[in-house]
Amino acid sequence: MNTRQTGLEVSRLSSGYRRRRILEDITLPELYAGEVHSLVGPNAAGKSTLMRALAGLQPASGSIRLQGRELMGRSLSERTRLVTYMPQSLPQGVALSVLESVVSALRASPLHTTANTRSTLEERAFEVLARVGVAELALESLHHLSGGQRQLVSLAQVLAREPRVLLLDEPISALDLQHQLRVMQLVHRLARERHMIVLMVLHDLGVAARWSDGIVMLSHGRVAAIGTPAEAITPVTLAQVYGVRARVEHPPHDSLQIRVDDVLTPGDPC
Ligand SMILES: Nc1ncnc2c1ncn2[C@@H]1O[C@H](COP(=O)(O)OP(=O)(O)OP(=O)(O)O)[C@@H](O)[C@H]1O
Repeated sequence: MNTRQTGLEVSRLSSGYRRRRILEDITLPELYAGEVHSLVGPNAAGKSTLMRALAGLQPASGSIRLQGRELMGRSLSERTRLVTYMPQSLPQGVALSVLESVVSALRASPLHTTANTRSTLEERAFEVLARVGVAELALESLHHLSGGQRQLVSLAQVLAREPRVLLLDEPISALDLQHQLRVMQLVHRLARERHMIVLMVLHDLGVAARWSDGIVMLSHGRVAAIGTPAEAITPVTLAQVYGVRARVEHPPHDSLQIRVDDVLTPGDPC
């Protein structure tokens, strides 16, 4: 498969709320199928706004092309079949069991046909829950889950849709260390196996550097740095974008080691 023809191209994307512009002219290098990119940046930089704009959940101008086809102007239902967004928190008040919620997600998958019986869908839903490591929660009500369990079930729901583009907004923020690692391994493996384009918002730059092919660093609604983890995460970008003095080491055969030493005050050299 030539993954070089299956990318997501974002150019001159702007978006905001009412009259307040948040994203200014975002242009990204093509994000290729099978690759994982992380979207990083300080609080309020516009990361979630960008994810929502890519998913078609937020008014935007500019161009978003998937496999050469323009997504802007298409219906939301058409876009959500191709691009699936996992928000930071699951909507509250959904009175479904975990299994039913994943079955509903499977029904929304582009691969779903009416020939799929209820038992086939349930079997498939169990498989997805097992891959995420929460099969034992299948019969629980969504209301009764802990924050971390909700995050894992939310991940199972988006994976069940088998999207071409998977947008994950802080997918490990509520997870313990073991589940963080499991989720990162799973996302990485699925991107490779299913040729998905994955973009995830992460605050932990060490995790982002370890698990990403590329990094997009946003600051005040603009792209501040972009490239491989080593290109995008440097003492200079950390000083300019995050306002911290930091060291970035490149141990052989390992991912970047980032050590934040101090908060910079105005006038400090970068
Ligand atoms: N629904 C909304 N209506 C108006 N302004 C909003 C809305 N959602 C976000 N904003 C504003 O847009 C800006 C960017 O917010 P966004 O949530 O995209 O940032 P973020 O980078 O994801 O932040 P964080 O890391 O804190 O989650 C912020 O100034 C925020 O106040």
